[in-house]
Amino acid sequence: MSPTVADLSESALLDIILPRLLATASEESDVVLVGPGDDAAVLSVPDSRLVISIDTQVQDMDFRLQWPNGYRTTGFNVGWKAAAQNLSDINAMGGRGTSMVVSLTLPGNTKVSWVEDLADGLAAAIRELGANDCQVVGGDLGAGREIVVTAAVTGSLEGREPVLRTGARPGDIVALAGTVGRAAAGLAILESSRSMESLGADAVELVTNQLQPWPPLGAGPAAATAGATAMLDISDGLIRDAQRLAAASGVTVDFDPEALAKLKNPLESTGKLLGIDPMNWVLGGGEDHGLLATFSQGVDLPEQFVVIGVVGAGPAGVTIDSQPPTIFGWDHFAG
Ligand SMILES: Nc1ncnc2c1ncn2[C@@H]1O[C@H](COP(=O)(O)OP(=O)(O)O)[C@@H](O)[C@H]1O
Ligand SMILES: Cc1ncc(C[n+]2csc(CCOP(=O)(O)OP(=O)(O)O)c2C)c(N)n1
Ligand SMILES: [Mg+2]
Repeated sequence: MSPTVADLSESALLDIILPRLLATASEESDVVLVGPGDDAAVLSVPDSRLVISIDTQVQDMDFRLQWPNGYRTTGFNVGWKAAAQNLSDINAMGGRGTSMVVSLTLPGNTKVSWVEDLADGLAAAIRELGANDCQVVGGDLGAGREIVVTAAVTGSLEGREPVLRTGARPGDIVALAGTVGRAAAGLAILESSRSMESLGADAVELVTNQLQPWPPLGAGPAAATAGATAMLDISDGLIRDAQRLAAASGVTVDFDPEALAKLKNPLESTGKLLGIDPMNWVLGGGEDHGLLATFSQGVDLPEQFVVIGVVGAGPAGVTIDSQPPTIFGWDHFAG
């Protein structure tokens, strides 16, 4: 039998995880003054302002160890997603990640190899998503009845102003960086009876988008530099998150149906496979962690963004071709 975390002491488990997380460490960092190993980390903040955010994944709420289609979530998947969803919130402010702390709650029967994988996934996401200045500087370990992974991240604005949800103005264009609907399509596959082996390459990629989302890091700072008036990342679905931006700015966000249809096209075949209209995923699916941003008309749009709508004077809310939407998105408590 492969060892479980109950076979190890806390410090023995730490000795296994820490070197893997420290794969994110860089000798030249001017941010991390004291890294893992003491009671707390110490960071320098060259910009004088710190961006900070936190996100949690809970077993059976945010991932399943085994899905209805038979797929077993790896530690790598969960570690990757923890880093990605946290770095996305920094991206959405126009910042770049600088440090991360990670808290792991693990049942005693969790395999040590699964936790090693988790540490590897976390470090891989930080590196591969391009958060080159971000290091894991600490965390916490504890036992519990189910797996809970919480990461908190700090970021730097590198001298730029943060891009808030409040600044959209009538006449602005509405633009998207990254994808929408892909993680939700992947979730629908995982929750179906279609085994991974039965899927084509396109559908497998959608499952990967759910398990290991790819937020367009870099697009946030680029949007800030280009003068984005408002921005947020899409974690709970295009409509729901656009409603947040619209409410914060006191404007109407009106989506262009032709642009939405283009976003739906790559999801058509999986929609057919599962008997689901893929527009549900485009409008209501969260977890791709793309960016929704508004810009003044005539601005030089950063290359990662495509225009998908316009900002109107109000009332505050979201419309599609001036009509109210019928699909809303994810809410932890309302379902
Ligand atoms: N338990 C909490 N205590 C204080 N603030 C919270 C709590 N949960 C969420 N918030 C704040 O509410 C806002 C919306 O949260 P959330 O929907 O999780 O943001 P996001 O979708 O960007 O991750 C954020 O500014 C977040 O910091
Ligand atoms: C088992 C399972 N059920 C449902 C979902 C779908 N889901 C879980 S959380 C979420 C929304 C985004 O997560 P959240 O923690 O609210 O991110 P935040 O908005 O705080 O960035 C979605 C669509 C999932 N990933 N796994
Ligand atoms: Mg966010």
